[in-house]
Amino acid sequence: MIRRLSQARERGIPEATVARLPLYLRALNGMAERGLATVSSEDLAVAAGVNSAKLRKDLSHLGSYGTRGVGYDVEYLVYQISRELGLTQDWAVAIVGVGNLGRALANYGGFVSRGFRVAALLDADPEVVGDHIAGLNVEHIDELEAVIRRRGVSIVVLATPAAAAQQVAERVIAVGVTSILNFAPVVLAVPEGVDIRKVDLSIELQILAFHEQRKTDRMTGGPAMAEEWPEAVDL
Ligand SMILES: NC(=O)c1ccc[n+]([C@@H]2O[C@H](COP(=O)([O-])OP(=O)(O)OC[C@H]3O[C@@H](n4cnc5c(N)ncnc54)[C@H](O)[C@@H]3O)[C@@H](O)[C@H]2O)c1
Repeated sequence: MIRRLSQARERGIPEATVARLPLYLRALNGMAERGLATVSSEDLAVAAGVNSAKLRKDLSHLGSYGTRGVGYDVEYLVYQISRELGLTQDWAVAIVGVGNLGRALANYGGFVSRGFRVAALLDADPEVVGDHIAGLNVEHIDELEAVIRRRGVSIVVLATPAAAAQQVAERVIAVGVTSILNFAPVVLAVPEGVDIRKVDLSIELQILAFHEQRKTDRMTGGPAMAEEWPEAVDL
């Protein structure tokens, strides 16, 4: 059975809040590991890199307001956020495209502790099919639909070349998957109701390069100084 993610959306929690919940969760998990029982909104905001008014508003959507003078109960907040994100259940993930990136993702142990189980690896290359990676055999892409159904895959990670991504996406959507994490450098056309998250490290690097250039220009008095470039977009 394929299960749907995103309880948060169904409960009307803003998408921007949903995007920040994993930041709070990561900070809280670190605090729980250090044995912290409670945390103030200010300390949690600093640890998550968010402003504290925004954090309080975000957590109020979960019905969590903390206790005046005490703050939030770390363990309970971990539970509340995990439940909201659907992480209190186990999600089966399939990785399609088992090249450099797909292999690295398959070997990454951190997914399991966060509630994501890599349940299938699929590739089109007969040289790759049959490889044993992280306890799984790579299966042929022809088996895609059957594997998704059999293992109850809810999330598909696309790590194929760009040219193959749209076609793979259409196949997984046709079999009922509505959550795709796309690493391929292509914009996927998908029907309404399908959630696509895109990871593109080169875009992140380009944004850093932009800021780096502005810092350098500021030091040298170059052309990108904010005062001399009033119409500059503030990222
Ligand atoms: N988002 C990012 O930050 C980021 C970073 C690195 C790579 N990438 C992208 O991720 C993708 C994978 O990169 P890589 O370095 O692992 O490439 P790679 O060539 O090593 O691996 C791609 C794999 O996909 C398989 N494949 C090709 N067509 C397929 C299909 N129709 N069905 C299933 N498998 C198929 C190939 O056999 C190969 O094993 C590329 O699109 C690359 O541009 C993105």
